[in-house]
Amino acid sequence: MTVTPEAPAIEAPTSDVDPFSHEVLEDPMPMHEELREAGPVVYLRRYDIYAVARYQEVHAALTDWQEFPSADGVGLSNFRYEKPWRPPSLLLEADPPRHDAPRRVLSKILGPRALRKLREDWFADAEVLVDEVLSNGPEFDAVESLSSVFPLRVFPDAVGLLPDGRENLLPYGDHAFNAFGPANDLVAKGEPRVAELAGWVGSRCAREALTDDGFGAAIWAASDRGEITPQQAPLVVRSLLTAGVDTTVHGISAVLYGLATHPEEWQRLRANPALARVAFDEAVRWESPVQTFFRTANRDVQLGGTTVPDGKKVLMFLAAANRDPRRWEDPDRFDLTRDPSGHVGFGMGIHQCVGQHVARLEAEAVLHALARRVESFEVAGATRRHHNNTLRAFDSLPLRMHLA
Ligand code: HEM
Ligand SMILES: C=Cc1ccc(C(=O)O)cc1
Repeated sequence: MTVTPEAPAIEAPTSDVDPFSHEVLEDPMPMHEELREAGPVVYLRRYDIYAVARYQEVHAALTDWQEFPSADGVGLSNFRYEKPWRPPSLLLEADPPRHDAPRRVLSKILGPRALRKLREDWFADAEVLVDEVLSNGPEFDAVESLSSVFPLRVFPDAVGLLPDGRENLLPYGDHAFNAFGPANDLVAKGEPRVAELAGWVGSRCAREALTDDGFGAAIWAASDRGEITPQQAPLVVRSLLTAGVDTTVHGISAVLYGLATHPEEWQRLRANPALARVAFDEAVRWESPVQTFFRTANRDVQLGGTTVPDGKKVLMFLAAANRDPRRWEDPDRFDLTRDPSGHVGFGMGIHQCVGQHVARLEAEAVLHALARRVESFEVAGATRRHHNNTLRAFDSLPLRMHLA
């Protein structure tokens, strides 16, 4: 291992923590604190990887794609030595120049301007859903009735999926996000259905399986224009189906949880519904529905004073960075008066979430519909976490609403 003489590598502190154990997945905060305080880079002996939990080093690894590329996989599995469980994503698991064209195509299709025509429909759909939910009484499970319903009502239609089989989307995404972690019980849980689910998702990416007016059709049209190839088009559609469902389900749960546990913030939002967008970004910072991603050192790379050897994985704790007191004032507080911009809950740099405007619009629609009807609300019983190697999520979030 060659170390540049002027920067003697600091031996990284070592930790035996298992970030993917059920104990940690239930409540990762103590581990985040431990890793932030241990140093800028911590060697995790259990997996022979290097962890970064402070904002500065997470931001550095996210934005330095040359030293920390994605093409060797953004999970624990190193594609240099291991076969990916599915053909690599042309965005998430690609670096420039291969990453460039698919990213340019999706940026245009999912950009704020392109979404303007969806805004009216999604706001109306959210009003209908919220009316339905509230008509059944003031108490309900927000996961079952709202956050796992609304995205599945609007997003598959926006992609242009045909009606049947949409119940496959959540379990497929759940497995994909588990698969970024180690081959533990969570991955094993998904194995029996992987072939069936991956087969179904793959079949939905074919041109003939898509309506002629959605994001999917727009991706195929980009291949007609030669912006991407026809061989790339289905994989770009697959990116939407993998990244676009579970994330927004858990993102909406996160913002509802933040507002339910901070009633004064709900009053602030009700008084100024335009705060819905800030509320969602603050929730993505505070809860970080996507907790982690990996990168792979492209050579012996200096990070936080430590040399990360060529080929080693770097685990970026986005959630820990989003609550790093070195970057955020009173980081554990869900606060709509804060400016959450700069959070790494959507990543940062060339891979920063290309679907973030879709996610924001979904959350905004739900929050606007609630703000008109609900004076206040609170958690109405025991919440239950949904464990996933990458996602921070609820299986149950019982809420009690007090109508305006
Ligand atoms: C709360 C909701 C969401 C969260 C927290 C989230 C989070 C993220 C993060 C952290 C990344 C960066 C990955 C990396 O740096 O390796 C990312 C990338 C990506 N996201 Fe999202 N996402 C969300 C919603 C969506 C939606 C709705 C879509 C599709 C419509 C989407 C599509 C993608 C794609 C395609 C990438 C890869 C971009 C690239 O590599 O250039 N995401 N997302
Ligand atoms: C943020 C998660 C994510 C998952 C999968 C993909 C993809 O399959 O391209 C992109 C982003």
